Amino acid sequence: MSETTVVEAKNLDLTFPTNDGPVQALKDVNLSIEKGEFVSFIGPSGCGKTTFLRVMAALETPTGGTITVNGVSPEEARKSRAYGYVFQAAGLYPWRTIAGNIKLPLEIMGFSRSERDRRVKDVLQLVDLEGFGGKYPWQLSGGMQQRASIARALGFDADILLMDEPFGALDEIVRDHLNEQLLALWDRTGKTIGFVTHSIPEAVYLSTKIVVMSPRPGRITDVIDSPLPRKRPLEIRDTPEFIEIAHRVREGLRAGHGDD
Ligand SMILES: Nc1ncnc2c1ncn2[C@@H]1O[C@H](COP(=O)(O)OP(=O)(O)OP(=O)(O)O)[C@@H](O)[C@H]1O
Repeated sequence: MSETTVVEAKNLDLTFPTNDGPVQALKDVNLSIEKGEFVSFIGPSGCGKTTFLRVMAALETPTGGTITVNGVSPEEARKSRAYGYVFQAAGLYPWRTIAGNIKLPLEIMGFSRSERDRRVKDVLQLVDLEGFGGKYPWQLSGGMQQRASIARALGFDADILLMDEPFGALDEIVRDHLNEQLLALWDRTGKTIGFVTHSIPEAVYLSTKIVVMSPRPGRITDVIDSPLPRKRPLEIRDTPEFIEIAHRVREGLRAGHGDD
């Protein structure tokens, strides 16, 4: 493990006890994530993508193996506010304005009023929502709500951003635009991002590392370190390099299905 290693998972297992017997959500997962990487997790429904993200965020406890985040346990990393979490649905409180939603975790963490205001202004600018702080969630489009939810996760300036299919419910044009914006934000802030998706083009476009997973039990079938440059216009999706990586992801997904 080097000094720049953010996540180190070794032989990670997680089995949920259920009424129908144990469900093994993760099996022998080994993965390291370096600082500043953009890592996508892709795989069919139920392969353990969300579970892995939740383990990183100390929302689930593994039943075997080890995991460190910033060199400490996920619980300790959470206490030191190492990460922000963006969920599938924006999850904004409808009775609070956008600024009010972003401020909520900051209030809980005890930031002063002036510091909260400063941070809200900064993060709204980061996600291109200046001027929308006073609006209510229902006054914003789905894509804008998702950006507000990202702003909320950025509010306490965590080094790691965990995103669970944040754009899954949006149409393709909006999604393309948000993907571009997210890459620009990642480039500007140097954050480490863990991102769950079902979309091969989204994973290839965004990531420096693509983790391909297979279901029953959730295992990693391939880890692809992307050769694409950091700065990526959307048109990069038409290049042979892009198509080749997408092909490898597809092969990995297919291989994972082989032993069904
Ligand atoms: N709290 C839980 N109790 C019991 N089983 C669970 C629990 N959470 C997840 N599982 C099971 O663990 C497996 C992995 O679930 P997980 O949500 O991580 O998959 P996923 O790859 O994120 O799926 P999706 O793409 O549909 O969101 C599934 O079989 C799921 O039913």
